[in-house]
Amino acid sequence: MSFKTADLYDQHGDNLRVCEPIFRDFGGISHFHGQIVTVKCFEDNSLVKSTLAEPGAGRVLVVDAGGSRRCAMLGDLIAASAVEQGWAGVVLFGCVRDTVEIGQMSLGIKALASIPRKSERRGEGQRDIPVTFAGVRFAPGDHIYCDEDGILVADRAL
Ligand SMILES: O=C([O-])CC(=O)C(=O)O
Repeated sequence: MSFKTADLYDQHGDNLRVCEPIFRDFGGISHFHGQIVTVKCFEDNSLVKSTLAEPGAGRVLVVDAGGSRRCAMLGDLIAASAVEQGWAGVVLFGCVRDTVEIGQMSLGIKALASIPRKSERRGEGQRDIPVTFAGVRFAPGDHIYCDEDGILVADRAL
């Protein structure tokens, strides 16, 4: 599907949620979309790793990491697993690392910032629940549209 978020907004604005512009592109792809899978976790990336090790089928993982800037929830190994499993992208309310490597991968990654420190892995977090950040609610099964201009969320595929 070829789209521009600005054009989608003009056509479907009333039916879209528009994320606050707090994200940067870190992946090798900045234009991606798909059905949403959600994870909520704080400074513990266990569920990010295990979810991105499952078949992605073109979906986008939305991670509410509480906006923490203390550690990275995703790096090159987890991102490589996401590519291998066919995920379209990751939208992360938190940080990444290994930015040179993930910038060359065929994966969309929007996140707040990069930091070298890795996260804990204690097996904590929740999956497949609605999450809210950047002024927007993301529910499992919603559809997300990302490009260089920003991020839109819709209840259904556009
Ligand atoms: O393993 C981690 O926790 C994050 C990371 O560096 C990677 O995905 O390569």
